[in-house]
Amino acid sequence: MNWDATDAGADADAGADAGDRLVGASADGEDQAVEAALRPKSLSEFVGQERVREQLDLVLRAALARGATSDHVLLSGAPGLGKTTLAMIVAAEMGAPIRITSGPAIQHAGDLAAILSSLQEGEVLFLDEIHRMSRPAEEMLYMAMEDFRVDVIVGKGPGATAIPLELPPFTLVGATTRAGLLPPPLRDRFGFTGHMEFYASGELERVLHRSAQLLDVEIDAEGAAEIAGRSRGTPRIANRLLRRVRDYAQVKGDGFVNREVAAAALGVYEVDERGLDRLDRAVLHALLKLFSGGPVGLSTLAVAVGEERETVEEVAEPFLVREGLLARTPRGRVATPAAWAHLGLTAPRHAPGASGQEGLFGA
Ligand SMILES: Nc1ncnc2c1ncn2[C@@H]1O[C@H](COP(=O)(O)OP(=O)(O)OP(=O)(O)O)[C@@H](O)[C@H]1O
Repeated sequence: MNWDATDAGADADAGADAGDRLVGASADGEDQAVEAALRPKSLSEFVGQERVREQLDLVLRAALARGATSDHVLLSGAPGLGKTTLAMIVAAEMGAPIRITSGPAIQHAGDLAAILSSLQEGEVLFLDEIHRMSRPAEEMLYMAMEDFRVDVIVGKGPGATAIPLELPPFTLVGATTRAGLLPPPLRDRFGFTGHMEFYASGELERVLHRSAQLLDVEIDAEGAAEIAGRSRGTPRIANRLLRRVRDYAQVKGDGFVNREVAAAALGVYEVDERGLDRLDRAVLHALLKLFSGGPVGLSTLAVAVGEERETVEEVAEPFLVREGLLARTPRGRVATPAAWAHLGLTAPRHAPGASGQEGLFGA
């Protein structure tokens, strides 16, 4: 039985997110097209993440005052929380161009050397999913970050020679959903590390009002609150839900989004008041109704909902754990008291979720 404490914060990390999920945190094609238009362009426009914003502001302003390039910046946090947006803001605030690439795109050290050697002085290099870079490229990056220099290897075998290549000073902004996977020598070379948290509902409401204005959608405070509550703490999901609600408002109403319209629209898409979708609820339902709240093994639970084990573990569970609806215990998956309440069911007296049985949620 697999019950390791996977980082519940890294909700559906790369690859595991079922692409067609309205509440999936990874970007789909439509998101990518719209997101460029919705991205805040300056630190002052960027909503929430107060601590990261304030610290980054100091780092950038100090660099500007010294007339130097900024220290390298590492941003960690779940998908859709604004890491790419912040990287673009770093470049904008420094008045510098930005080059965007990602760890999986750099498989050979030569790929990285080509990018680094073509950077302009002061340019920001954004390296998304930096934890997925190949080892040789990673090692080349150490020297580039520290000394603005790389050794380009020419030839093969015993005759190979290293030709040192000077680089212009640049700022690396690395992004990762898994800071823990970064080797310490790489982590240590960043002058500033910002950890992005999930957003509070009030912050998502501000994101929604801002996006609604840019998308020309009329929305009131309660409409925004209704969408925010279902957005799983993630601006990307909030913006996506807003677009679906807008469609509904246009087709079924006069385009105006209030609480009723938002709730009805998201009801059609089976996203409930807490942001659970059909799959999340199916998992909870099986756990409660078929297994009296558990403990039950992951594979059994997956069979019960007709999904792959990985889908349940990586797509549905992280959010259920984060929401305190499901616990991974040494004996298997267990529903919490909140799970029974959320589905409007009463826990049998000896179920782990029944009152007085909370002590079962150990480990
Ligand atoms: N703080 C914020 N204020 C306003 N909008 C935001 C904020 N953070 C993110 N967004 C919006 O959410 C969307 C997703 O953000 P972004 O692409 O920066 O996330 P990410 O963390 O880089 O995701 P990934 O890890 O998948 O690359 C963008 O459209 C952006 O406009």
